[in-house]
Amino acid sequence: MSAGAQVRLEGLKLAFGDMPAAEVDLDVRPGEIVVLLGPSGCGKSTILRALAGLLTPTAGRAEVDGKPVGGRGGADMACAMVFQEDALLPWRSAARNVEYALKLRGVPRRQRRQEAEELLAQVGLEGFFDHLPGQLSGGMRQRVQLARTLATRPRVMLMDEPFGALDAQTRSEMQQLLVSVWRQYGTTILFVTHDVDEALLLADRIVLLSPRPAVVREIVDIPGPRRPGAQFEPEFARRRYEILASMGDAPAAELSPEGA
Ligand SMILES: Nc1ncnc2c1ncn2[C@@H]1O[C@H](COP(=O)(O)OP(=O)(O)OP(=O)(O)O)[C@@H](O)[C@H]1O
Repeated sequence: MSAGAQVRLEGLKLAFGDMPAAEVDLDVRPGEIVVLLGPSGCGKSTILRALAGLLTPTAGRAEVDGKPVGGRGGADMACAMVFQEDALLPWRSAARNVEYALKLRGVPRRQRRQEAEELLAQVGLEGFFDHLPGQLSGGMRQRVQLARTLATRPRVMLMDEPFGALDAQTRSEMQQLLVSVWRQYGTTILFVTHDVDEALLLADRIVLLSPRPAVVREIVDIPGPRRPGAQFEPEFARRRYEILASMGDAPAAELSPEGA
C-alpha cells in the first residue's frame, strides 16, 4: 500500500476578509504528484496553507484520507509544508536540525543521530552532517530541509515553490532528488510553481488555476510522467505550448511548438 494519503478539496472557499482567494474542488490520489500552476497571486499558497490547517475555509472542506483538516482528527498533522525559504534552525548543524524533527516524531534519543545521518546521506549530504546551515549553499540547505521533512514521515508534502530561489542547475538536481525520494516513500505531493517546465517534469497531473480567486480551469494528465529525457521530446514542447496558451501567456503562445 502506498504511504501517501488521499487529499480532497470539496467546494473549498478561502477568503481574506471579503476578498475571495480560492474556490476549489480537487481530488488527489494517494501517492500522486499534483502540480498547481497559476498566475502570481491567484491563491496557490493559500490553498496549501488551508491544507496545512493554517487557514480556516469560509465554506467547503479540505480532507486528508477522509478526515477534515483542522478538525479533531488532526488530518493536517499528516501534512508537511516545504517553503522556498528554508526554515532551518541556524544554530544547529544539519544533523541536529534533522534530529530535532525526529524528536518531534518521538524517535528515542539514542536512535536519532543514526537516522538523521541516513536521511542526510539519502539526500546527498554525506560529509556535511556537522555543518551549520550558514556554511551550506542554498541547494544544500534545501536538501537538509527535505531530509528534515522526510524525518516527520509525512503522508502529504505541500511544497510551495521550494526550488524557486535556486539556480537552474541546482534546481534540476533538486527536481531529480525529489522524484527519487518520492519513488521511495510514495508520499502524496502537492507542488506549487509558476514554472511550466518544472510542472511538466514533476507532475502526474497539472492543475491549471485561474487568476484570483483561484478556480480550477483545467486538469492536464501527463501520460508516462517523469521519463528521463522527456523534456527533449517534441511531445514535451507541444504540451508546454498548450499549457502556456491555455494560461493566456500570449508572447509564449505565439511561439510555435516546433520553434520551442
Ligand atoms: N494574510 C493575507 N491577508 C490578506 N491577503 C492575503 C494574505 N495572504 C495572501 N493574500 C492575498 O491573497 C491572494 C492569493 O495569495 P497567494 O499567496 O495564495 O497567491 P499565490 O498564487 O501563491 O501567489 P505567488 O505565485 O505570487 O506566490 C493574493 O492577492 C494575496 O495578496
